[in-house]
Amino acid sequence: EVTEETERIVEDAVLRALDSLNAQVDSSSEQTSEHIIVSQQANSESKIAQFTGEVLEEATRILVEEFGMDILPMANEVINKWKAEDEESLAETTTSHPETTPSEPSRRKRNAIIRPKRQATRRGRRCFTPPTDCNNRFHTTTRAITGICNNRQNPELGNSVSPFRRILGGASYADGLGRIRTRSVNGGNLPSARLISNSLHDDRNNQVFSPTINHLHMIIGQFIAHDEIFMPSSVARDGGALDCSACNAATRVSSNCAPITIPRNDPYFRTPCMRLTRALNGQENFGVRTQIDQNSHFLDLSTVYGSADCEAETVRSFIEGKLLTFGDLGYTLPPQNLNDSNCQSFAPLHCFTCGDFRNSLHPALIPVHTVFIKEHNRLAEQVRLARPRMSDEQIFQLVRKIMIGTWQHIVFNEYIPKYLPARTIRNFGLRPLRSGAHRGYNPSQDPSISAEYAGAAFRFGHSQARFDFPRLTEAGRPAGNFDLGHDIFYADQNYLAGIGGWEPVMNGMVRTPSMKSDRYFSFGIRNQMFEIRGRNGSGVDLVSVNIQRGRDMGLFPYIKYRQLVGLPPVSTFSDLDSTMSQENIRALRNVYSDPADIDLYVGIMLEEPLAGGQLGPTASFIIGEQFKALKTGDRFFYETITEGTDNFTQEEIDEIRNNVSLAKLICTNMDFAVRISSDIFDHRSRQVACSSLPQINIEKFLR
Ligand code: HEM
Ligand SMILES: [Ca+2]
Repeated sequence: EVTEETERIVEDAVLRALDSLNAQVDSSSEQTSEHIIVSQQANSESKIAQFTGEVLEEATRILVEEFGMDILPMANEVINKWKAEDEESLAETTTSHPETTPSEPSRRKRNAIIRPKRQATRRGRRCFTPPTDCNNRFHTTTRAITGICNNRQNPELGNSVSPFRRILGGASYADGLGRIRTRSVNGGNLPSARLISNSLHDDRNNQVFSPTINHLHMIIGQFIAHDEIFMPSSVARDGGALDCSACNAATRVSSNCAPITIPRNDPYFRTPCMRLTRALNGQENFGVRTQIDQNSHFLDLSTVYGSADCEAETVRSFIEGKLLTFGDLGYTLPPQNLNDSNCQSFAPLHCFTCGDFRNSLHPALIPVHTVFIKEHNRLAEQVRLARPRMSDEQIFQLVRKIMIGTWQHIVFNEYIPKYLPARTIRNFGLRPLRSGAHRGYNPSQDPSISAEYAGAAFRFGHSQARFDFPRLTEAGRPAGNFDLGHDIFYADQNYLAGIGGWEPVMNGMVRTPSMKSDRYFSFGIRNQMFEIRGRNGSGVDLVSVNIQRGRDMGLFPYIKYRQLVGLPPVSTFSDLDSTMSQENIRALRNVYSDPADIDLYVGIMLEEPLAGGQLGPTASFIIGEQFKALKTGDRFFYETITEGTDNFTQEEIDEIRNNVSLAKLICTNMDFAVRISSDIFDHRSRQVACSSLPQINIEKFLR
């Protein structure tokens, strides 16, 4: 039971939090001359989440200072009470009982910490479906764009703009709440993320390639990441971008700045600090800082269809179920985005509009986006011809469902087995069935993306990325490279009609190796993220960002996660030798003063790969566990048949399982590829005729 006294204490803390936030300095970059690329831009819904999150964060600090941590559960009871009263008064608005509605000032305090439900609009349109009856016809037949109601008992699990899950439950912050860890367990300072990157992760321009895995595997990994995760950056009070470049930005600009110290004599950067904006805090309770995922967490092609209803509208033509494209150059591209605030190339070389905002982060993403758009439109055309009376909406939803099934099959059947060891795949039940259907949908499985997967483990793919992206003609002859570091958020490479547009880029990724997934990262990744052409050092180091991001998110140090995989506890550096080479242990000793300080990302990238896989035990576990959650916690998973949901029929599942392959998907949608690799993620693969590969038959899906 919540006493009036507790309620008053909480109200008071919220009021003081509001005052203190209003008094804080916080200026957006619009006021500075520098243009900053923000790839992780918060949408309107996330900005609302940040406001309530920050009031709660500050109020938590106030409460804890005065009453200690033990007050928090009681304070959260107050929130629950207010939420319940809120819903009651909403239900009663028709009858209107003025005496039960809280007074105006009291309502202000409540509104400040209870996030308004799904009402954000952009350009006057609704962006997020408000909560409805999850058992209605729509949620029986159709996967919502946002992912809402996928879980009927807990409709917001895994939907867009919802929190990450934490594998170990808690978080690791300096004050137990939200302040970034800066101290070693020995009391000194933790090494700066850039210092770590320089001493452990520099490949010194000696790219070591994977003997078996091609660069396409890298880009499909990124496409998976962009489907599952979009962790927005904090914004300034006025909603604009924060400029967190200065070393003192955390005090002078915003407490949401966490710039990284650059060591003197840095091999590339000449400034004393590297900018980093903290991930947006969307905590919904008194307690620990909580990062949110702005995308639908599910594997549902958010990259193609978007994660908010208004975003989904921007990619559709609303004619015959098709998606928008740009075809002025004689080949297909996604529609142009005429005002992409991040785009560095100038008109007419516009960046593009796709389901995911980061589609033009570098030029090799567009070929993948385009293949999926073309396949959608190809299938939509077949449906239209077979069923001329179907509406735009009916065609769109049917094709979208098939496309998502296709994508999930590719991820589980082709992408995962290339780098996770067979044992991990078996332990987590990730292998697609050869026949029948998956009956294991589990509504108590939380499908949400874990903070550890988003902030560390699944970023392993940054190690696979080459600095050079070789282009190849259809015959496999070199057609020039592009350089990753010069092309971050530049779209020009996709406008080279003379050499066939994006097709030579796709061909290059199929036929050339990726870098090995190890502790070494290419020059572009380590020095030139978001660099403006001609201005050396104007970008950031993605490896440093990953390390600092882990601290920002409150991930525990590496050694804590080893217990998940049953590895022995670590108290000295030499205890690491069950999973790391002597050379890597020596390298760690040079930069960390204690093994208990090793950042999760660093530890993962220095583990020896498991037999039959590309990653060590800790990363394999975190990733395997995530894909299990995305499989068994997705009511619409393509292999699943579960009561009360219009899943694929057995025949339809068989059609996908027997006839879908990434190779066929790619070569069907390229003019170039008459022949294609039989093993699509192996650059040495035998080439086979595209026409010899099975093709999905749309007739099987027309009831
Ligand atoms: C050339 C290739 C790539 C580039 C330039 C790139 C760039 C980036 C950047 C700039 C971020 C934001 C970092 C932050 O602020 O915290 C990011 C996040 C991330 N990347 Fe990559 N990436 C690439 C490839 C990949 C690959 C291959 C994978 C996985 C196999 C991957 C997985 C992730 C994940 C999981 C995140 C976190 C997403 C989020 O916070 O929203 N990336 N990447
Ligand atoms: Ca998604």
